[in-house]
Amino acid sequence: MIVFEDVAKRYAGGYTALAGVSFEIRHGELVVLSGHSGAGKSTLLKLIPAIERPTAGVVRINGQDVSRLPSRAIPYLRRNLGLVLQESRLLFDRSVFDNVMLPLVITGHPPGDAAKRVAAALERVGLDGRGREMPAGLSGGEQQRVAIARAIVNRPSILLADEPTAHLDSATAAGIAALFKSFNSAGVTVLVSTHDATLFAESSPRRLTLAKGLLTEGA
Ligand SMILES: Nc1ncnc2c1ncn2[C@@H]1O[C@H](COP(=O)(O)OP(=O)(O)OP(=O)(O)O)[C@@H](O)[C@H]1O
Repeated sequence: MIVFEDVAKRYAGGYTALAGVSFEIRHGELVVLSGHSGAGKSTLLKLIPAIERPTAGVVRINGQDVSRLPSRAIPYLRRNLGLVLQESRLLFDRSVFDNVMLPLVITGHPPGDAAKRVAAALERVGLDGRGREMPAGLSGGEQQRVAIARAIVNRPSILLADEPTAHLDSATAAGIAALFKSFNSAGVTVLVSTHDATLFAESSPRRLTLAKGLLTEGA
């Protein structure tokens, strides 16, 4: 469950990216976050894993107030969240397998089970057998699939994605959207931002729409 209560975010320098934003996303929902460039979508998503902190209001994730979470507790919060960004942010000097393994190394997962999880995650995103390849040899869509495998390898209950199809052609983007839908069907709560109104359109998901930092639809 994701709860925002009257959340505001003002950046240093005084720019108000979010103002008085309140909504609830229940366990197992798929929600699309819409809004023009600069509307505050990335800021809203960054408040969930405590990459950014709100200036006012409360952000609650699975019952825990993360707005004022001490820094030492943040890794535990993030274990339960999968995060996919606009650019895949892969490590280009490591194999596909090692990129997906990274979160499990960080959390000290036993190596044998970790390898199995990586293989399962790659299969889940349609990249089985591609673990030994290097990211530079993959297409943009495939690189984004690696980033998605990396985000789900810890089996998070919540998957967050910030414009995950921004640099992809429409057919590839539709494939990525289908992947998010399949995770949602498997019980994962999914919050994905996009300014592409056609993405997910046929499944008419709940939409949260931001305009200049205000929630104008979907609360
Ligand atoms: N670290 C920061 N410091 C200062 N201002 C920021 C910072 N991050 C974002 N902003 C400003 O906050 C506003 C909202 O930005 P945000 O990235 O959340 O919007 P967005 O809807 O995700 O846009 P886009 O689709 O272009 O990524 C913008 O005006 C942006 O310039």
